Amino acid sequence: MSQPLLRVQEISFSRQQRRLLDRISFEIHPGEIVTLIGPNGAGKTTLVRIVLGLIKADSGHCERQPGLRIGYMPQKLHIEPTFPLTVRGFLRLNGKPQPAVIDAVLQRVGIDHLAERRLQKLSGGEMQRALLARALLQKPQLLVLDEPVQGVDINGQRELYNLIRSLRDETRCAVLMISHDLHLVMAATDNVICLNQHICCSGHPDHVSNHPAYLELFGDNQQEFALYTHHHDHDHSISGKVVPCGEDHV
Ligand SMILES: Nc1ncnc2c1ncn2[C@@H]1O[C@H](COP(=O)(O)OP(=O)(O)OP(=O)(O)O)[C@@H](O)[C@H]1O
Repeated sequence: MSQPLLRVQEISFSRQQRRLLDRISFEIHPGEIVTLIGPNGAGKTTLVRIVLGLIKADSGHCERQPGLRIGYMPQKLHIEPTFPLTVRGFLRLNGKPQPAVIDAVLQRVGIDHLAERRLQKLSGGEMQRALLARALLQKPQLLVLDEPVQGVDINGQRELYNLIRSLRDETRCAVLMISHDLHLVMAATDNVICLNQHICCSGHPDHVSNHPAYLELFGDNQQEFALYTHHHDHDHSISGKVVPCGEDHV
């Protein structure tokens, strides 16, 4: 197997006497799509921020391949409603790329016709594509996407996941993304990491099952969706603490 682009080893992170991440380890290899799933507050964004080098883990290591180019698509971008910024202007903020480069990247994400549109006028899906375009300008070896389909309707979500996968196929960049959407993600990912402060389970989505512990985390309404198998030897209390199977969960 190729050398990993990113190797996360035994990372832990606490704030205000609360353990937000507990001994997290995983690797991402070139061309691999890895999806982080987990309930609200599970630590997904915190983990991504550590991977990006925006915050430092209390312990453990995050090794990036030297010179690794990362393109980051944040969960959302706050723009003042009256701030006069077009899509093109937004993409020029980062390193002033040539107009032809901007045109090519906008075309690739399917919003070249919106280059002169004000950012505030974009729909949810168009905004996500503008954010993706900005991430692609880095010519990333690793694309990090924090809930890339947020605010996008179901058809748009499918299209965006397809776009992400075809970008991966074309450029062989690796992708690390956070998602809440289980059924669409399952088709679009190579590896899933289920996080709830610690890694509850991880695996290839081919290993599909309706594991009771997984359903406990995500709810019965996900039962119809494709899930993956894992060996789960513990339960979670309401506060997210790990408890042995069968114990009182409060
Ligand atoms: N700097 C901080 N200080 C204290 N608590 C924090 C800090 N950063 C994050 N948290 C808490 O850590 C927990 C994990 O937050 P995080 O944003 O990583 O979760 P998440 O899995 O991305 O959640 P969501 O799915 O809701 O976006 C939350 O309870 C959050 O309030």
